[in-house]
Amino acid sequence: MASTPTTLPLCEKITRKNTAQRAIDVIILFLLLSLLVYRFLLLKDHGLTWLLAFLCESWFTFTWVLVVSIKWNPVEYKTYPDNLLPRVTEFPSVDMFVTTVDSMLEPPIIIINTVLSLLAVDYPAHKLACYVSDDGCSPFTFYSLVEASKFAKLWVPFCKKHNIQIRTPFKYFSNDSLSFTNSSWEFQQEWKSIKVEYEQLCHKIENASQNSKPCDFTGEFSEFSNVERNNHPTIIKIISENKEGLPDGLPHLVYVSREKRHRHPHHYKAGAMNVLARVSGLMSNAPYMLNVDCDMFVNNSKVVLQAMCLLLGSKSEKESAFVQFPQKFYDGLKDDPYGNQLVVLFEYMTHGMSGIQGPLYSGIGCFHRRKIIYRISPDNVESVNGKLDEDKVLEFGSSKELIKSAVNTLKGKRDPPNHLGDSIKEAHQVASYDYEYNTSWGAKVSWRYGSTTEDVLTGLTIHKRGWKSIYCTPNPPAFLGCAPSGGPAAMTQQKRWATGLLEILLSKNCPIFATIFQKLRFRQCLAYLWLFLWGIRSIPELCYAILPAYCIITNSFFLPKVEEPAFYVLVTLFVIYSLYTLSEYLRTGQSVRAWWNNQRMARITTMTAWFFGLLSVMLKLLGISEIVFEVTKKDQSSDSTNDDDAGRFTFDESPIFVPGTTILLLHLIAIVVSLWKLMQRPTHDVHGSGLGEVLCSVWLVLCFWPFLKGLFGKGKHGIPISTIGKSAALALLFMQFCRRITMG
Ligand SMILES: O=c1ccn([C@@H]2O[C@H](COP(=O)(O)OP(=O)(O)O[C@H]3O[C@H](CO)[C@@H](O)[C@H](O)[C@H]3O)[C@@H](O)[C@H]2O)c(=O)[nH]1
Ligand SMILES: [Mn+2]
Repeated sequence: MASTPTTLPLCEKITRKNTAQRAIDVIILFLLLSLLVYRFLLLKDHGLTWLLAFLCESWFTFTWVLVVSIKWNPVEYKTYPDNLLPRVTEFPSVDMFVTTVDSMLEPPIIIINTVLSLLAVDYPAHKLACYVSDDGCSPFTFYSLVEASKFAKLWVPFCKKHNIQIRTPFKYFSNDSLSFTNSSWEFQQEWKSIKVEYEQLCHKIENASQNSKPCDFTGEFSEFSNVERNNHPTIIKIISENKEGLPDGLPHLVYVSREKRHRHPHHYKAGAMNVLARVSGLMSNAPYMLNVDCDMFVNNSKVVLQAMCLLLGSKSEKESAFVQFPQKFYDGLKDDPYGNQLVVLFEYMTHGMSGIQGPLYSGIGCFHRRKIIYRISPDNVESVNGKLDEDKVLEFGSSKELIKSAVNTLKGKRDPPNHLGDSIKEAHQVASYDYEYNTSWGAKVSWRYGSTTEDVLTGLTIHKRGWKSIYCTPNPPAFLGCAPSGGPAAMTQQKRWATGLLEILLSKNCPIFATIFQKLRFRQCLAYLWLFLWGIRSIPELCYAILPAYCIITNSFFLPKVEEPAFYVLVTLFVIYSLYTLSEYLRTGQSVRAWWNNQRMARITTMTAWFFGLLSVMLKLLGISEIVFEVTKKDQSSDSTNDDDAGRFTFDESPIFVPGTTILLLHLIAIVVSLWKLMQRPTHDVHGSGLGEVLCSVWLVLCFWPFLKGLFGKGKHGIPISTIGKSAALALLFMQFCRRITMG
């Protein structure tokens, strides 16, 4: 797969063997279908509950078909970065983007650790530029970056000289297992002095954050006086520049806070990414772009080389529009209590997609080709030479310099070397709030607007033009970030995802159109559908979860009786599915507990967060409310992992916890009713609810166990009384409804 026959291979595509998994997938599908046939044949003899169960199970079967298709032929890539090293003179440049928005939710100490890890990657420094977008326009963030860049002058050479693996200082210095037994005296001295420097840096940042302002607003800071978060001019600061082009110097570091004005849409992260694309287009215009969230640090110092193996080493550019690394997390809570570490999802689903058209773009840890982000299609990569028509160029807005750089990008030409400062005036222009008016930014070019999951949308627009993408999973993992560590934050994140994904499904970017009219492959479309339907899935799940309680309370049934063979189809299905998912957790090195936590969180998330995602899209469609991007809080402290209560579910006043609490109350009532019935009439009633319904109720109570504990918990571990009140009211209303039905 080398680009020329004389060079060594850079990467290799390996098809994973998955015969056993396919077999089980098909067995599960077969069981689901037989259940549907059984339901269908008896549809006439039963009432509404039977029909509802049939519809829900049809939906579950449909979802399973999507899953089987996604996982059918998984593919992996192996990379050989060492084979790339002899070609060092050909290495292309890379612009690296970091986004931040709120110095409270995203503390500067986290941001600078990410930036330091990027500055220290193993790659010629003069080919790298790091741009930090600060949507919070915070002088603290800027101050911290300035201080960090001073520290970088010590840190980066230290890492490279001693080939340090972890290039994020907080992580490196928190490593207790570090021993000096085999290290030289010189190294030990250096280590100590760098550690002291890092501690001083932390102190400075800490002190600054305790003052109401980090500095006197003079000198470099004068532009920050009188700024309001959402109303301020553009601020662009070149914090450090590798003017001499030294390969072992430091990469450029640029701070960008785009202009914001009240009542002008700024499109959240996608807007920030587009400003970064333009500003970097003027300053360094690298053909490749890497982007990370402010909490996602580099954990594998060879990450750029890894990506280049795939970008330069794939058969043709068409195969590798972008290279996506998995989202992995550091200091994650033990056994994944919130089910948001996504290990199994990335391992099986994303490797599956790799065998179709490639992984989705998941917002971070992704290397893009700039020309593809600028909307070139695989068919006119060659023909673009020479005839770049006016229209295309006008799409980029009024900046002549930017158009020139975009033309160079599209033609694959290198820009003449430039001092960053030369383009600073133009950079201010392209970062202004009105630059995008009447251009294609966000609509046809670059990161797309209109969804809170701008990442998946942007990736889809690339796949639908016929490009493929590559998933890269090096060891050690390339990037590590923070997973939300609390009920409210985890739910908000899931809600945002469900909202954004559904927004795409219901827009003109729907993948079904893309398959019919464009070049999205059919099975890739199914993969996108699986994801985009998250919000809608909440409806059949909620419905199916209410059915057992309803049947028990009204003494009816929706599941086959123990005497019927169909009962055993259900039991087998349940057992096989549980063992199958369990094996996925064990194979990815996780515990049984983690499996259980994820099973239970899957139910909770679907019925609460995803349901709210669906509601917010509905409200948007009805024009009642706008969707906002709610930023996830990032914590760095690893102390929480030692805390006994760390994994215990936390709650807040948010209405998002109402449906979960209601479901729990309903099933508690249902269990009490069943016990009562058992005492009243121990004899078997063929028309009433049976064992199946009771088992379902018990199962749901187990799934909502964190909520049950929440009913009695205190403080953040307790469900607020107002939420319990609302849920109890809903549950009573439901009981009333059931009584009406039974009384006819
Ligand atoms: O107005 C905004 C809002 C957000 N951000 C940045 O966007 C990033 C993503 O926000 P975060 O709250 O960390 O999102 P996650 O919960 O991590 O969500 C994931 O899903 C998002 C889409 O919903 C993607 O954008 C993210 O990259 C991906 O990590 C962060 O760096 C923010 O600083 C901005 O720059 N400007
Ligand atoms: Mn994030």
